[in-house]
Amino acid sequence: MMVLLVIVAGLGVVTLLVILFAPHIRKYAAGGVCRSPVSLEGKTVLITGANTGIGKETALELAVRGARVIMACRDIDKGEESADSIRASCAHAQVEVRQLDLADTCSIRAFAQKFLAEVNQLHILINNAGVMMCPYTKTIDGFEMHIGVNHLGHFLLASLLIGLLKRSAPARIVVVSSLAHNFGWIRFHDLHSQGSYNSGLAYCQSKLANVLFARELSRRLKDTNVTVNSVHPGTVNSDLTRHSTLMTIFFSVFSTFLKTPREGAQTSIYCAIADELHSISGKHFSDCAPAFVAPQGRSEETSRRLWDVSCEQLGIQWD
Ligand SMILES: NC(=O)c1ccc[n+]([C@@H]2O[C@H](COP(=O)([O-])OP(=O)(O)OC[C@H]3O[C@@H](n4cnc5c(N)ncnc54)[C@H](O)[C@@H]3O)[C@@H](O)[C@H]2O)c1
Repeated sequence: MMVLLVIVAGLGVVTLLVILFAPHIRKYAAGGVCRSPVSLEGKTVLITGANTGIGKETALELAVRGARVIMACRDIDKGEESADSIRASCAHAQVEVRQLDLADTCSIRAFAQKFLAEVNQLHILINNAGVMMCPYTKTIDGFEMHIGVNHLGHFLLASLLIGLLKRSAPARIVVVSSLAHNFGWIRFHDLHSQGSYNSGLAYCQSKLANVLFARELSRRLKDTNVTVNSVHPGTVNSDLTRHSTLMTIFFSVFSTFLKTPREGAQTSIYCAIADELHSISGKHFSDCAPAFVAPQGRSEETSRRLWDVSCEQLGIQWD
């Protein structure tokens, strides 16, 4: 009985403290803000997974700054709905929606072919789309969904658009990774989790792959005036948790402590536009500042090996 009373009193005190300090907690949770005054008139931006969450807020902010924003979305109707809501918030927004399913290499190739035929400049590519903790599923090409969408799909997309980015230089690539990369490692012996599957670890592996890809690509893009950096957006209250009931409950209960999608978009925006980053490449950012990268995310050997394996899996050559 006594123990129960102590627990109830404890919970009461914690609740009271959260209520009292809510404004401060919110301010802390919000993290860094991109304060760059840069205008994007005349610039073209491509954002994957731009119809929801961080991607949508990134699209809105870059459109407000005058860019032509191409929203690459799996579901064209949902993409158009989001584009309409961006146009409603910003009358001068130049947003357009194109269909792209990163879980299907044919869709990626068709997207790139049309894009290259119709768009003659690309200044900012934001690899934002992602899936988290989904049940074991394969992409159309037989890749495990996390590594397939979060890494291999974006790898193929970037390989097809890199020529255009180079021709449009100065250009930037932003790869939306996660703090979760700290808990991942690349399972070269079982990249697609055929031996054993854990949805959390599969997500972490794919986010580590994002960090390694950004580093290796930046090394290969030396002297091209195309930079590439990876980003941890923060813990953001978005639909990303849709596949995990536990995470959805956790995110709802602790929503006060989480970033809004708008706050979560700040570091992507910062890396895409900040003047001071014009020659910074191969780095990792969080809260609009350089961030820690786990040792496994700094390994040159792993990044080169992942590059080769990715080319092999996709059946492409990218030197
Ligand atoms: N929310 C967080 O706390 C958090 C933390 C760290 C990193 N991230 C990363 O931020 C990015 C954006 O996530 P979010 O939080 O905005 O979640 P979200 O679910 O709102 O956005 C993910 C987007 O990716 C798209 N997508 C998924 N599969 C796709 C496919 N096969 N083809 C094309 N698009 C596809 C979805 O339609 C959606 O628009 C993700 O890469 C995620 O890993 C999020």
